[in-house]
Amino acid sequence: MHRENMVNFWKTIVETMMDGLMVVDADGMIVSVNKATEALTGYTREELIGSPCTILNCDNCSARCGEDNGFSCDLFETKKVERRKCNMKRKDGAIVPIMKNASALVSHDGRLMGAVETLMDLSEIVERDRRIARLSSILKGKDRFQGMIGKCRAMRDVFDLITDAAQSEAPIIIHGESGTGKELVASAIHNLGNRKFGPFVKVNCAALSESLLESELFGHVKGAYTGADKMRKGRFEMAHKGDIFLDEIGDIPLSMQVKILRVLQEKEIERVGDSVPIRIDARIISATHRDLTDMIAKDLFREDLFYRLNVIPIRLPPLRERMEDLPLLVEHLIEENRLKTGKRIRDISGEAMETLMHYQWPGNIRELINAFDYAFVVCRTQCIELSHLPDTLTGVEKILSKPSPSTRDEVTSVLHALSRSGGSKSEAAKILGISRQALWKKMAKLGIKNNFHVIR
Ligand SMILES: Nc1ncnc2c1ncn2[C@@H]1O[C@H](COP(=O)(O)OP(=O)(O)OP(=O)(O)O)[C@@H](O)[C@H]1O
Repeated sequence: MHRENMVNFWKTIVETMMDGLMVVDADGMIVSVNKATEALTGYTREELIGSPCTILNCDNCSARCGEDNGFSCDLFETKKVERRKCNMKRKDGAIVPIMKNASALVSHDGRLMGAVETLMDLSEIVERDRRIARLSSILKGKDRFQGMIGKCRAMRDVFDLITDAAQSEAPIIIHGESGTGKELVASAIHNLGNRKFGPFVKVNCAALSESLLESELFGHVKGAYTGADKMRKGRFEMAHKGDIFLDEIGDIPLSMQVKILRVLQEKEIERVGDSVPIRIDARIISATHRDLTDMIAKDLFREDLFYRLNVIPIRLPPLRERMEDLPLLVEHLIEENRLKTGKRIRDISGEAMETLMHYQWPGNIRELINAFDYAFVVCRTQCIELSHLPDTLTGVEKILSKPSPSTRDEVTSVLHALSRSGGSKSEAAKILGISRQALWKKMAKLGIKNNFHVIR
């Protein structure tokens, strides 16, 4: 075929393609686009050519044009980007989900000349996925969503917000008291989002000391400190292409807050003991039971970090604010425990149900789950009665076989703290004003098991 004809055929093919096609030079400047790119971005060819590729504001794209640092883009390091999903901002401000494939263009003598990218519009697919998620939650029953039970207005709003937030790359923060289901929400966001095939890495920020938290999050190099006998990747690196869930973010010390702020701003980390920046591609989902605005007022939490994390806030209501869901949760817990234990318990008495409805549930759903675990241990009939509920709910004392009064007081106070904390040992230890280790020792001494049934 004649060479000139070939060139013309290629031009026709490029202009007929449904996907956007864009060529950039080694500085990230757009040098050529096809018709579909104009339709997809809302910019004309003249507006695009000569502009930096960052004009498209792709949220999952690491291309940057720094005034002083020049242009940088991970594509030029990896030479290839495959099936990268991101949200692009059109000229009219509308956000369009797209999928990018790109290859670096390298000359025969190895010089980097630029890159060619295809941009595929995913709007229809994303909309269809959302519809499927909504329909499947309707089919499974309006009162269940990704392992969460609830049919009150507030919970249905939360389920809708989770569905929409999951599609975004922006940081998400889940606010809610202990035991309200923050971790369940975080994993639902991961499972419904574009990063579901990537890792879901969880870090409990409250459980680690400052220095451990730093090396846990950022990793360390060999010899970074005594005992660091080999290099270790941090959780941010492990979450590459996935989501990182920073639980109890309100409990991190101020010095660590600065470091996390830097990750959000720069999308880079440095391993402890090293100064080589490592690019991070992980969406941040955080959660806290603390009132961060109050902590900001007390100079305990950085305001700039708060605004970076609080882009999509999700507030989980405490159980006492959604008591209309309690019968549904009770029904579910009876069914679940019946299958788990093989006991023939099928019902709960009116009196016991009344007690549950009047209780304040400081430990929320976790405390409710614990109450039913307890009831299933002590109940020997087919119906859970008031006497089968834990003391903290009924205000009745029924504990050890002939314990001394002081032991009995100790057991009561430990059980009370555990019940208030919904089973969380660190919270219970705080309530009692003792360390977590001291609480474990006390529980062992008094015969209180991890799930706080008395075993004497
Ligand atoms: N809506 C719900 N329906 C059914 N089970 C739930 C619901 N919400 C939470 N749970 C259950 O309650 C327990 C506590 O949930 P989860 O650990 O997600 O709470 P949390 O808010 O992260 O608690 P904490 O702040 O103490 O870590 C889990 O066993 C979870 O499966």
